[in-house]
Amino acid sequence: MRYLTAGESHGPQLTTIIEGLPAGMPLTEEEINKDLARRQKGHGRGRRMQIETDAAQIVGGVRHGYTLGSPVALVVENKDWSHWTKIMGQDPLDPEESEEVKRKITRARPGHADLNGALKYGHRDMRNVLERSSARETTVRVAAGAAAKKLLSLLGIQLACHVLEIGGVRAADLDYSSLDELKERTEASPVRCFDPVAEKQMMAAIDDAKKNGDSIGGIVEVIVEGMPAGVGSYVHYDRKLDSKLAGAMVSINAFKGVEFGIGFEAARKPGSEVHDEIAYSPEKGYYRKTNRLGGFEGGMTTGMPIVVRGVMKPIPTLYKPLQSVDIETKEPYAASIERSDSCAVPAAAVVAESVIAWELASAIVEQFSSDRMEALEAAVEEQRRYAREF
Ligand SMILES: Cc1cc2nc3c(=O)[nH]c(=O)nc-3n(C[C@H](O)[C@H](O)[C@H](O)COP(=O)(O)O)c2cc1C
Ligand SMILES: C=C(O[C@@H]1CC(C(=O)O)=C[C@@H](OP(=O)(O)O)[C@H]1O)C(=O)O
Repeated sequence: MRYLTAGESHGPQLTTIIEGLPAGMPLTEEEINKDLARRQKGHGRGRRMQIETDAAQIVGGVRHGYTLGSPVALVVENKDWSHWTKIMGQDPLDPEESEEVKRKITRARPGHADLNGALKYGHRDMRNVLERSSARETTVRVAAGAAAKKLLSLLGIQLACHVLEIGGVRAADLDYSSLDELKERTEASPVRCFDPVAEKQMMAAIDDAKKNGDSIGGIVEVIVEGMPAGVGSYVHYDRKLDSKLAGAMVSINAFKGVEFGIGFEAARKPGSEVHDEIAYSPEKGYYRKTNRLGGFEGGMTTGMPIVVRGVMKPIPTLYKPLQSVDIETKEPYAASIERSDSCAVPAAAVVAESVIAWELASAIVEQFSSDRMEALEAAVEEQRRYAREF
């Protein structure tokens, strides 16, 4: 499967075209919109989220509630566009326009794509960069991820995400009996955190950062249950599924690192405390006695839950601005800020869940018969039987 996205943060809309979903898969705007709403939430979000109520419109590839096998096209309107029609207009700029509309952004913001993007594409107005490099684009990545999640759920594969850490406050070790319970508890939390004590401390850390004109980052975790064993491959670098998940995670704006299972702790422990012993039972087939490696060996799924974490740096736009340089005057300046999120880790957890869902659904569609949803369901069930009896 593949998808492309288009659209600027303050342009009229965001668009995605998804190719490769099997025909006959049920898909509605309503289920996509649930995930779009989840992505908008979270303590620490800025004023833009009060303007937007993200809703996807399916404009191709679905008829009477089922995918057709043709590309699925989704659009999400930017409500904020109504305030930006001139600045973001597509017609050539009228020289008579006001100075405000003609004003170029020439001050590069540290931590953003502004300077590198301007340099790469030759833009003297860095709005041409920031409009597209903005994490507003993650809206349609979540829409594409919702379609992928639907496919996975029909195959008995479930995902959940949660916030593990914000601003150095770490949640207690996870303790849950089912992914549904984990989801219920984290959905109810303003920071998408399982641990009520840490939740309060995280919220206080966000408030403190905001008060001080600063921002904070954190760590999100995605857990996947029900993936059949043997998806992915060890035979070539670009077919390793764990590497695709890692790439997807770091492709999220502001994400800087990835861990699976015990992650970087593996560097500090002996092999006997890192590798997972293999066992067999007729009901479960092969399983691992522990899951320290987070569901992957040799670039393939082990059939154990996938546990993958992503690290988000603090939001780069600070009300207490960092020093930078104006590309016209080459003079130093300290930025003035209109609005920004102070922490978007809870929202980014939903983005992480979506991009991981996309990679897993793509791998499944690539590996098994996938023109028809029914055939795909049968193929995945057969893989489970085969692995159990192998
Ligand atoms: C959900 C989400 C919301 C974000 N909101 C903001 C924001 O309001 N202000 C900001 O400066 N950066 C925000 N970012 C981060 C920037 O988009 C990101 O740091 C920037 O595009 C540069 O990319 P890089 O950090 O991956 O190098 C957000 C990121 C995510 C995932
Ligand atoms: C719009 C979203 O996030 C935006 C991501 C973002 C950035 O620089 O990445 C900057 C802010 O944009 P604005 O300047 O319009 O307020 C955030 O609000 C969104 O998540 O939907």
